[in-house]
Amino acid sequence: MDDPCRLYLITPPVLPGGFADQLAAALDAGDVACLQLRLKDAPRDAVKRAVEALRPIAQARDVAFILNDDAILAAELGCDGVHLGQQDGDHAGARMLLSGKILGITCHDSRHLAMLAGEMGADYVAFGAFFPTSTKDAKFRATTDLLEWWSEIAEIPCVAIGGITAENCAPLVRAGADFLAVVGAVWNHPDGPVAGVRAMNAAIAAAA
Ligand SMILES: Cc1ncc(COP(=O)(O)OP(=O)(O)O)c(N)n1
Ligand SMILES: Cc1ncsc1CCOP(=O)(O)O
Ligand SMILES: [Mg+2]
Repeated sequence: MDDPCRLYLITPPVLPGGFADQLAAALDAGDVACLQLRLKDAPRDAVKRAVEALRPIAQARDVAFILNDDAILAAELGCDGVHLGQQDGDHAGARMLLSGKILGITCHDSRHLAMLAGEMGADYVAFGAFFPTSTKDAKFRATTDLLEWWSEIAEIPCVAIGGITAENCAPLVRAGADFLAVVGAVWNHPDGPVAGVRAMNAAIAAAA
């Protein structure tokens, strides 16, 4: 049997006060495979402080701590890996710097980019956006045939991202997504992040 699909949680773009406690409660609410720190407009110092505060919370719970965009900082600060987009620098250099750590690469809706990422040694490829999202101005739209194709031809795990919620995720799980990456479905859940993690895990289990 294939490994079950798992939740990949990404932080909100700006961390609210008391975020560390909210994060701990969210990670204790159900299965979370990875936490990605994604602070798009924060200066390097602020990202560094956030890594120092949040990395131990994730790692103490066996949740892989992934930094967005910055392979050098990820290596310097003991993160478990980095997520890089197509404009986020030298993927091959990051692969060497973070040997033995997790390297994830954004592949949008592109089979070609996914093949390149796989050949380069990525630990996962990310496809999206699957649904409309207000978290990012997403320029690409992916569809489930991409997940089916990738699961058929590749051993490397794939992540689905973009507008994913407990209500719409079932087709992605059934198409072979190994991880569902979410921001809003957890942090903007009407009943709070604990309810968001529970709802996502219940939906993943029901779809499998
Ligand atoms: C798991 C995951 N998938 C895709 C992205 C998007 O990365 P990128 O294209 O570099 O865009 P930004 O997140 O940097 O705005 C991601 N962060 N995580
Ligand atoms: C970072 C990113 N990359 C493509 S869509 C997206 C945003 C995901 O956030 P949400 O789960 O709130 O749609
Ligand atoms: Mg990026």
